[in-house]
Amino acid sequence: MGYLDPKTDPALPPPEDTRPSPVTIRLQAVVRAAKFHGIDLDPHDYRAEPGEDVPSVAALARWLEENGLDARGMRLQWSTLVHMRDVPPIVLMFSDGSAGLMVGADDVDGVVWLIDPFAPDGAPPVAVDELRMQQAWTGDVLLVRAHAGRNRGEPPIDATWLWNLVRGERSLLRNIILGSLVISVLAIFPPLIVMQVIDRVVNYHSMATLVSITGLLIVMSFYEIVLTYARRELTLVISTRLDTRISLAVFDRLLALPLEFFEREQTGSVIGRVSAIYKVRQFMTGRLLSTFLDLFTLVVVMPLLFWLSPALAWMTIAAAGAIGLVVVIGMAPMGRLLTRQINAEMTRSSTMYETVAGIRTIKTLALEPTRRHLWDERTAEVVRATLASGRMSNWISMMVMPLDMFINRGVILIGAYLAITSTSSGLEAGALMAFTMLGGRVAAPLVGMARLIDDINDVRASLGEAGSVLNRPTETQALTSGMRPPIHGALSFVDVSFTYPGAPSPALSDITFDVPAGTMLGLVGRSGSGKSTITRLLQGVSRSYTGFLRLDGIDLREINLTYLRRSCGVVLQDNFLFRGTIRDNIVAGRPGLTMEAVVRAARLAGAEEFIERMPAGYETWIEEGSTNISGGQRQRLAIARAVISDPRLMILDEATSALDPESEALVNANLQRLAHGRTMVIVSHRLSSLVECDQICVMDHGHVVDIAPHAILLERCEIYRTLWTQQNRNPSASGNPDAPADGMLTSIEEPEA
Ligand SMILES: Nc1ncnc2c1ncn2[C@@H]1O[C@H](COP(=O)(O)OP(=O)(O)OP(=O)(O)O)[C@@H](O)[C@H]1O
Repeated sequence: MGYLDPKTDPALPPPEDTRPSPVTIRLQAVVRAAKFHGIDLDPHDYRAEPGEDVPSVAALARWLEENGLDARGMRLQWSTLVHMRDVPPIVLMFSDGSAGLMVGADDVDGVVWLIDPFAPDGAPPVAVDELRMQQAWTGDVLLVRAHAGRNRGEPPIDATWLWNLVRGERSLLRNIILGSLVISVLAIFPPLIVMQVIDRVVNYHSMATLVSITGLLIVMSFYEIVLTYARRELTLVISTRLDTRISLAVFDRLLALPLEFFEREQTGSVIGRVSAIYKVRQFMTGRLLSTFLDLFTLVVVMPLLFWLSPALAWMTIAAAGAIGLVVVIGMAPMGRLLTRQINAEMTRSSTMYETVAGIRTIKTLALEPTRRHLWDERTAEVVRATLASGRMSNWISMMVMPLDMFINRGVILIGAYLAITSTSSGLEAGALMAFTMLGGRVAAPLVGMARLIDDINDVRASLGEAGSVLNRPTETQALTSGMRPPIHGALSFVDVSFTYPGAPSPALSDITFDVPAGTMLGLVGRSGSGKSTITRLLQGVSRSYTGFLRLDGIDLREINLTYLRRSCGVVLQDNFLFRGTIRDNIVAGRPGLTMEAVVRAARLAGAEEFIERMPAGYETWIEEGSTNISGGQRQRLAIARAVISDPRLMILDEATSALDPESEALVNANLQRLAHGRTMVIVSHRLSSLVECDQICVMDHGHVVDIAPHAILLERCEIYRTLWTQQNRNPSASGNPDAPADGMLTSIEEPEA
């Protein structure tokens, strides 16, 4: 095996423009390293950090971690690298922004073995010596490992998870703690100085002492101001960082939940429960951190209080202990009331979401009074629950207040009494003053701690709520692992049965049929016969079926879910268009698509003509709920969105059912063009849309009754013939059962010019 020539050898950075961009190579090297551990990544899924041109080692490590791998970026010397013999592939960062994949090292010969990230599997590695490596390598590496000893399930979002997040900010926290410690120490001096002023300056009229004390005070105040500023700044940084991490993790987890979950749960309740995590975030970056920092004051001030007057210090501690006791006793009932309050708020917010989402139906059916009544009831419950928990919290505060007052005011009176009556107490006016000033500093953190315990209940309840959504099984494993075979579109169902969770009877029973690649399959049957369920299985929405469902001979469950869904164009009866331009909606955020591709997709979907008639063309803004375009136009845009990535498999589930006959005819007219070179699965109630299909599968009660082309079914399938006759019963028809009814145009008509 020859040594590398950096000009021609592919394992070194790209010498020519014909190679992919350095960033693409770097991502591909990471993808290869992940693949070695059985994790399939798609470079398109990598999200660049803001302002990042070249993926950094840290960002890549985070991406790998998110996908269930252990990854660590570090800087190494050549001498270390060359000794790393039996290690999994290591990603080496090159100075041009690309990367290499090291698969071995030989310290005797002084070389490392690299492979080209784009080389086919089994391609031989090439040896690179130190001199050549130093020309390209930055010294940064990314070490990738499979998680040791645990499966790749995500950690649950709970207190430990949050704690680990905080621990990730160790160095910042250390600085904050150090700053707080110094501030706490500085804070004890003013009371001591006041003590000196009273005892020495005032009593002995010493001007010189006053001047030096003033100087000292000014210097210390300056340091305190600077340190407080720094601490606030660091706290701000840590808060925003944690905030960002929580937000990203929560959203990722939400997106990884299976579709089935969202179908079962109310949107409002899901959003309400997930939003509870933000209460936790607020707590962590607000009250928790500040109380934690106040603790330092406590640690520093307490010994000083004992030095000034042990008797008064014990009294202060006793009062503080009593505060703690009150709060602990109140914890359990308070927790129950808070859970009730959160539940009431969630139920109310789901009413709000449901009302806004269903406002058309509500207005059309004049259901406003019913909804208003429901809202009133839910609001009343929120009010009751909030009042109950607020009162309880108020009670606790009430019980705490006298103790707090005792610390702040009572102690000075007792101190004065001690100073007058007992000479052994040694308490002078200055010391008493200092004690009172410092005592106030003790009370604040103690009450803060008591409130903290109070908050912890709230936070625990919120965390539980968020966890009840976010800790459900996700599809992450299916989304990130699995095969990515080239797809041709041959489908095969063998004895596929499927029952929805909790349903009494199966939605599909022993389904067996084949769909050759590039052909059109129509699915017909009565409502509830299982047509949509078949399309759901094809998209990997439900994976708990029995039997075999194969795509090009590969079990569907073996295929990477993201890849499967990207390779599959789906158009439903009601498609959601996002707020944005027509072009944005057709591209739908997929990278690398050009305007030509958008126009081609629009043409294929029969949408080009109406888009061009619009004043702003492809830049026409689509409002929320796509209210400014017609249903037919929306469907054609949805089709364009589905075909833009040129999928080999397309699913149209009642895509034309809600359309008027003219729009339906337009869409159907393009079906043949659309179907060219792809497998189409078309669910339709209107049989006239399916006459051109290569096969039509007739379903009933989850069974396949028959599967054949239109003409044969018409002859031999009773259900099909009945459906056809029902739909084509028309006095003007000439008795020809093949003739479609008025308004039911066949799929071969061309669109209007
Ligand atoms: N998410 C679900 N949970 C439980 N049962 C479901 C779910 N979706 C569908 N079903 C049930 O599964 C069966 C098949 O439903 P499916 O939606 O596949 O029928 P379909 O033929 O597409 O009906 P339609 O033509 O009305 O859309 C029905 O009995 C239905 O009640």
